[in-house]
Amino acid sequence: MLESAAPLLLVGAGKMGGAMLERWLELGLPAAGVTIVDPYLDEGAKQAWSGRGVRVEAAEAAPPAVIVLAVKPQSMETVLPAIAGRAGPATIVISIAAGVGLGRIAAAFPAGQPVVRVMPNTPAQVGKGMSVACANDRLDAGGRALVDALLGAVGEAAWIDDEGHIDAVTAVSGSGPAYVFLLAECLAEAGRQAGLPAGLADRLARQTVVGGGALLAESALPASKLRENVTSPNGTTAAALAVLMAADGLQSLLTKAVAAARARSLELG
Ligand SMILES: NC(=O)C1=CN([C@@H]2O[C@H](COP(=O)(O)OP(=O)(O)OC[C@H]3O[C@@H](n4cnc5c(N)ncnc54)[C@H](O)[C@@H]3O)[C@@H](O)[C@H]2O)C=CC1
Ligand SMILES: O=C(O)[C@@H]1CCC=N1
Repeated sequence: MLESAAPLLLVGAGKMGGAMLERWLELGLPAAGVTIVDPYLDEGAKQAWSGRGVRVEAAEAAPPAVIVLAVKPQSMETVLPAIAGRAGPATIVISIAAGVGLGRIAAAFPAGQPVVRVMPNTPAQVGKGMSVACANDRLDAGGRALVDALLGAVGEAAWIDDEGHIDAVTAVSGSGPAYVFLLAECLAEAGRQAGLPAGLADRLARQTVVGGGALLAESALPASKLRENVTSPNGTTAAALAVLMAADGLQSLLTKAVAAARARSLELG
Protein backbone atom coordinates (compact mmCIF):
# COMPACT_ATOMS: atom_id res chain seq x y z
CA MET A 1 0.00 0.00 0.00
CA LEU A 2 2.93 2.38 0.69
CA GLU A 3 3.70 2.36 -3.05
CA SER A 4 0.37 4.15 -3.62
CA ALA A 5 1.66 7.10 -1.60
CA ALA A 6 4.07 7.93 -4.43
CA PRO A 7 4.63 10.40 -5.88
CA LEU A 8 5.11 11.97 -2.45
CA LEU A 9 6.31 15.50 -1.86
CA LEU A 10 7.93 16.10 1.55
CA VAL A 11 8.14 19.75 2.49
CA GLY A 12 10.67 20.04 5.31
CA ALA A 13 13.01 17.09 5.83
CA GLY A 14 14.01 17.94 9.40
CA LYS A 15 13.88 15.81 12.52
CA MET A 16 10.25 14.67 12.24
CA GLY A 17 9.68 14.73 8.47
CA GLY A 18 13.07 13.13 7.85
CA ALA A 19 12.41 10.39 10.45
CA MET A 20 9.08 9.48 8.87
CA LEU A 21 10.56 9.45 5.37
CA GLU A 22 13.41 7.18 6.51
CA ARG A 23 10.94 4.65 7.78
CA TRP A 24 8.68 4.88 4.71
CA LEU A 25 11.63 4.24 2.41
CA GLU A 26 12.73 1.27 4.53
CA LEU A 27 9.24 -0.22 4.29
CA GLY A 28 8.77 0.11 0.55
CA LEU A 29 7.91 3.67 -0.48
CA PRO A 30 9.77 3.91 -3.80
CA ALA A 31 12.55 6.50 -3.42
CA ALA A 32 12.27 7.53 -7.07
CA GLY A 33 8.73 8.68 -6.32
CA VAL A 34 9.77 11.03 -3.49
CA THR A 35 10.69 14.69 -3.81
CA ILE A 36 12.00 16.79 -0.92
CA VAL A 37 11.56 20.54 -0.80
CA ASP A 38 13.74 22.03 1.92
CA PRO A 39 15.85 25.06 1.00
CA TYR A 40 17.77 24.93 4.28
CA LEU A 41 19.02 21.35 4.09
CA ASP A 42 22.80 21.24 4.38
CA GLU A 43 24.85 19.76 1.55
CA GLY A 44 25.53 16.53 3.47
CA ALA A 45 21.83 15.88 4.06
CA LYS A 46 21.00 16.70 0.43
CA GLN A 47 23.62 14.26 -0.78
CA ALA A 48 22.47 11.57 1.64
CA TRP A 49 18.87 11.79 0.39
CA SER A 50 19.95 11.99 -3.26
CA GLY A 51 22.20 8.98 -2.69
CA ARG A 52 19.15 6.99 -1.66
CA GLY A 53 17.40 7.91 -4.90
CA VAL A 54 15.16 10.65 -3.50
CA ARG A 55 14.81 13.78 -5.64
CA VAL A 56 15.74 16.99 -3.84
CA GLU A 57 14.28 20.33 -4.92
CA ALA A 58 13.08 18.90 -8.24
CA ALA A 59 9.83 19.72 -10.03
CA GLU A 60 7.30 16.89 -10.32
CA ALA A 61 6.11 15.63 -13.71
CA ALA A 62 2.64 15.03 -12.27
CA PRO A 63 0.83 16.21 -9.13
CA PRO A 64 1.87 14.16 -6.09
CA ALA A 65 -0.47 11.60 -4.52
CA VAL A 66 0.55 12.99 -1.12
CA ILE A 67 2.12 16.20 0.13
CA VAL A 68 3.55 16.06 3.67
CA LEU A 69 4.04 19.45 5.28
CA ALA A 70 6.70 19.00 7.98
CA VAL A 71 7.94 22.53 8.54
CA LYS A 72 7.73 24.54 11.76
CA PRO A 73 4.32 26.10 12.39
CA GLN A 74 5.97 29.52 12.06
CA SER A 75 7.02 28.67 8.45
CA MET A 76 3.52 27.73 7.35
CA GLU A 77 2.62 31.27 6.34
CA THR A 78 5.25 31.26 3.58
CA VAL A 79 5.17 27.52 2.81
CA LEU A 80 1.43 27.12 2.21
CA PRO A 81 1.14 29.62 -0.69
CA ALA A 82 4.45 28.42 -2.16
CA ILE A 83 3.37 24.76 -2.21
CA ALA A 84 -0.36 24.98 -2.94
CA GLY A 85 0.17 25.13 -6.72
CA ARG A 86 1.95 21.76 -6.70
CA ALA A 87 -1.15 19.86 -5.54
CA GLY A 88 -3.61 18.27 -7.92
CA PRO A 89 -7.31 17.95 -7.02
CA ALA A 90 -6.78 14.42 -5.63
CA THR A 91 -3.54 15.15 -3.77
CA ILE A 92 -3.86 14.35 -0.06
CA VAL A 93 -2.26 17.12 1.98
CA ILE A 94 -0.91 15.94 5.33
CA SER A 95 0.35 18.49 7.84
CA ILE A 96 2.24 17.47 10.96
CA ALA A 97 2.72 21.02 12.23
CA ALA A 98 1.72 21.64 15.82
CA GLY A 99 -1.10 24.11 16.26
CA VAL A 100 -1.92 24.77 12.61
CA GLY A 101 -5.61 23.98 12.02
CA LEU A 102 -7.24 22.03 9.20
CA GLY A 103 -9.19 25.11 8.13
CA ARG A 104 -6.05 27.20 7.75
CA ILE A 105 -4.31 24.53 5.69
CA ALA A 106 -7.36 23.81 3.51
CA ALA A 107 -7.82 27.55 2.83
CA ALA A 108 -4.46 27.64 1.05
CA PHE A 109 -5.62 24.99 -1.49
CA PRO A 110 -8.54 24.91 -3.91
CA ALA A 111 -11.91 24.00 -2.41
CA GLY A 112 -12.32 20.23 -2.14
CA GLN A 113 -8.70 19.41 -1.30
CA PRO A 114 -8.42 16.43 1.07
CA VAL A 115 -6.44 17.62 4.10
CA VAL A 116 -5.28 15.62 7.11
CA ARG A 117 -3.75 17.00 10.26
CA VAL A 118 -1.47 14.50 11.94
CA MET A 119 0.40 14.67 15.23
CA PRO A 120 3.22 12.06 15.13
CA ASN A 121 6.13 11.63 17.52
CA THR A 122 9.83 10.86 17.12
CA PRO A 123 9.70 7.14 18.07
CA ALA A 124 8.32 6.92 14.51
CA GLN A 125 12.00 6.65 13.59
CA VAL A 126 12.05 3.11 14.99
CA GLY A 127 8.48 2.17 14.05
CA LYS A 128 7.22 2.80 17.61
CA GLY A 129 5.50 6.10 16.98
CA MET A 130 2.06 7.24 18.05
CA SER A 131 0.25 9.32 15.44
CA VAL A 132 -3.16 10.89 15.77
CA ALA A 133 -4.96 12.02 12.62
CA CYS A 134 -7.92 14.25 11.94
CA ALA A 135 -9.20 14.89 8.41
CA ASN A 136 -11.52 17.31 6.69
CA ASP A 137 -14.63 15.93 5.01
CA ARG A 138 -12.91 15.67 1.62
CA LEU A 139 -10.83 12.63 2.50
CA ASP A 140 -12.54 9.53 1.05
CA ALA A 141 -12.16 5.91 2.23
CA GLY A 142 -9.30 5.22 -0.20
CA GLY A 143 -7.45 8.33 0.99
CA ARG A 144 -7.93 7.34 4.59
CA ALA A 145 -6.54 3.87 3.90
CA LEU A 146 -3.50 5.46 2.27
CA VAL A 147 -2.89 7.75 5.26
CA ASP A 148 -3.39 4.73 7.56
CA ALA A 149 -0.70 2.87 5.62
CA LEU A 150 1.74 5.78 5.99
CA LEU A 151 1.04 6.19 9.70
CA GLY A 152 0.93 2.44 10.36
CA ALA A 153 4.43 2.18 8.91
CA VAL A 154 5.78 4.44 11.65
CA GLY A 155 3.88 2.93 14.60
CA GLU A 156 0.34 3.10 15.92
CA ALA A 157 -2.27 5.39 14.46
CA ALA A 158 -5.52 6.72 15.90
CA TRP A 159 -8.16 8.89 14.20
CA ILE A 160 -10.16 11.55 15.96
CA ASP A 161 -13.23 13.36 14.64
CA ASP A 162 -12.95 16.30 16.99
CA GLU A 163 -10.03 18.50 15.94
CA GLY A 164 -10.41 20.27 19.28
CA HIS A 165 -8.56 17.37 20.93
CA ILE A 166 -5.42 17.71 18.85
CA ASP A 167 -3.73 20.34 21.04
CA ALA A 168 -4.03 17.99 24.04
CA VAL A 169 -2.85 15.10 21.84
CA THR A 170 0.19 17.21 20.92
CA ALA A 171 0.87 17.85 24.61
CA VAL A 172 0.62 14.16 25.55
CA SER A 173 2.05 12.05 22.70
CA GLY A 174 3.61 14.64 20.35
CA SER A 175 5.81 16.20 23.02
CA GLY A 176 5.63 13.16 25.32
CA PRO A 177 8.84 11.43 24.23
CA ALA A 178 10.74 14.45 25.59
CA TYR A 179 9.21 13.87 29.02
CA VAL A 180 10.37 10.25 28.94
CA PHE A 181 13.90 11.27 27.93
CA LEU A 182 13.89 13.85 30.72
CA LEU A 183 12.88 11.11 33.14
CA ALA A 184 15.95 9.14 32.04
CA GLU A 185 18.14 12.23 32.50
CA CYS A 186 16.72 13.02 35.95
CA LEU A 187 16.94 9.43 37.16
CA ALA A 188 20.59 9.33 36.10
CA GLU A 189 21.30 12.61 37.87
CA ALA A 190 19.54 11.35 41.02
CA GLY A 191 21.74 8.25 40.85
CA ARG A 192 24.86 10.44 40.59
CA GLN A 193 23.68 12.47 43.57
CA ALA A 194 23.24 9.19 45.46
CA GLY A 195 26.94 8.49 44.86
CA LEU A 196 26.96 6.30 41.74
CA PRO A 197 29.69 6.79 39.11
CA ALA A 198 28.29 8.89 36.23
CA GLY A 199 28.56 6.20 33.54
CA LEU A 200 26.86 3.59 35.68
CA ALA A 201 24.06 5.99 36.67
CA ASP A 202 23.42 6.79 32.97
CA ARG A 203 23.35 3.13 32.05
CA LEU A 204 20.99 2.17 34.88
CA ALA A 205 18.59 5.01 34.11
CA ARG A 206 18.55 4.40 30.36
CA GLN A 207 18.03 0.65 30.58
CA THR A 208 15.38 1.09 33.27
CA VAL A 209 13.36 3.36 30.95
CA VAL A 210 13.95 1.00 28.01
CA GLY A 211 13.00 -2.06 30.10
CA GLY A 212 9.96 -0.36 31.64
CA GLY A 213 8.76 0.68 28.17
CA ALA A 214 9.29 -2.80 26.77
CA LEU A 215 7.39 -4.39 29.66
CA LEU A 216 4.56 -1.91 29.14
CA ALA A 217 4.54 -2.80 25.44
CA GLU A 218 4.44 -6.55 25.97
CA SER A 219 2.27 -6.87 29.05
CA ALA A 220 -1.52 -6.74 28.99
CA LEU A 221 -1.50 -5.27 32.51
CA PRO A 222 -2.25 -1.59 33.10
CA ALA A 223 0.66 0.67 34.06
CA SER A 224 -0.70 0.93 37.60
CA LYS A 225 -0.51 -2.87 38.09
CA LEU A 226 3.03 -3.00 36.67
CA ARG A 227 3.93 -0.27 39.18
CA GLU A 228 2.33 -2.23 42.03
CA ASN A 229 4.34 -5.31 41.01
CA VAL A 230 7.54 -3.39 41.79
CA THR A 231 6.27 -2.10 45.10
CA SER A 232 6.81 -4.29 48.17
CA PRO A 233 4.80 -3.25 51.23
CA ASN A 234 6.91 -0.87 53.28
CA GLY A 235 9.85 -1.44 50.92
CA THR A 236 12.16 0.84 48.95
CA THR A 237 9.78 1.59 46.06
CA ALA A 238 7.01 2.54 48.46
CA ALA A 239 9.40 5.03 50.05
CA ALA A 240 10.14 6.60 46.66
CA LEU A 241 6.51 6.57 45.52
CA ALA A 242 5.45 8.39 48.70
CA VAL A 243 7.49 11.29 47.33
CA LEU A 244 6.48 10.92 43.65
CA MET A 245 2.78 10.41 44.42
CA ALA A 246 2.49 13.23 46.97
CA ALA A 247 0.08 16.08 46.24
CA ASP A 248 2.87 18.13 44.68
CA GLY A 249 4.45 15.09 43.01
CA LEU A 250 4.69 13.78 39.47
CA GLN A 251 0.96 13.93 38.66
CA SER A 252 0.72 17.57 39.59
CA LEU A 253 3.88 18.38 37.60
CA LEU A 254 2.75 16.48 34.50
CA THR A 255 -0.72 18.00 34.61
CA LYS A 256 0.89 21.45 34.61
CA ALA A 257 3.37 20.47 31.88
CA VAL A 258 0.67 19.08 29.58
CA ALA A 259 -1.49 22.16 30.15
CA ALA A 260 1.48 24.39 29.20
CA ALA A 261 2.16 22.39 26.04
CA ARG A 262 -1.51 22.44 25.05
CA ALA A 263 -1.69 26.20 25.60
CA ARG A 264 1.41 26.67 23.40
CA SER A 265 -0.11 24.47 20.68
CA LEU A 266 -3.22 26.68 20.71
CA GLU A 267 -1.01 29.79 20.44
CA LEU A 268 0.95 28.38 17.48
CA GLY A 269 -2.25 28.17 15.41
N1 LIG B 1 10.16 17.07 16.48
C1 LIG B 1 9.08 16.46 16.96
O1 LIG B 1 9.15 15.67 17.91
C2 LIG B 1 7.74 16.71 16.35
C3 LIG B 1 7.53 17.74 15.45
N2 LIG B 1 6.29 17.95 14.94
C4 LIG B 1 6.08 19.04 13.99
O2 LIG B 1 6.90 18.79 12.88
C5 LIG B 1 7.27 20.01 12.28
C6 LIG B 1 8.77 20.01 12.04
O3 LIG B 1 9.40 19.91 13.28
P1 LIG B 1 10.89 19.36 13.38
O4 LIG B 1 11.09 18.29 12.38
O5 LIG B 1 11.13 19.09 14.80
O6 LIG B 1 11.69 20.66 12.96
P2 LIG B 1 13.03 20.77 12.08
O7 LIG B 1 13.49 22.17 12.25
O8 LIG B 1 13.95 19.65 12.41
O9 LIG B 1 12.50 20.56 10.59
C7 LIG B 1 11.87 21.55 9.85
C8 LIG B 1 12.47 21.51 8.46
O10 LIG B 1 11.78 22.46 7.64
C9 LIG B 1 12.74 23.06 6.79
N3 LIG B 1 12.19 24.31 6.27
C10 LIG B 1 12.20 25.54 6.84
N4 LIG B 1 11.61 26.44 6.03
C11 LIG B 1 11.21 25.75 4.92
C12 LIG B 1 10.56 26.12 3.72
N5 LIG B 1 10.19 27.38 3.51
N6 LIG B 1 10.29 25.16 2.81
C13 LIG B 1 10.66 23.86 3.03
N7 LIG B 1 11.31 23.46 4.15
C14 LIG B 1 11.58 24.39 5.08
C15 LIG B 1 13.95 23.23 7.67
O11 LIG B 1 15.12 23.41 6.90
C16 LIG B 1 13.95 21.91 8.44
O12 LIG B 1 14.71 20.92 7.79
C17 LIG B 1 6.82 21.13 13.22
O13 LIG B 1 5.69 21.76 12.69
C18 LIG B 1 6.49 20.40 14.50
O14 LIG B 1 5.41 21.02 15.17
C19 LIG B 1 5.22 17.15 15.22
C20 LIG B 1 5.38 16.12 16.09
C21 LIG B 1 6.62 15.83 16.75
O1 LIG C 1 7.82 20.98 20.39
C1 LIG C 1 7.04 21.09 19.42
O2 LIG C 1 6.44 22.15 19.21
C2 LIG C 1 6.82 19.90 18.52
C3 LIG C 1 5.39 19.48 18.49
C4 LIG C 1 5.33 18.19 19.25
C5 LIG C 1 6.72 17.84 19.47
N1 LIG C 1 7.53 18.76 19.03
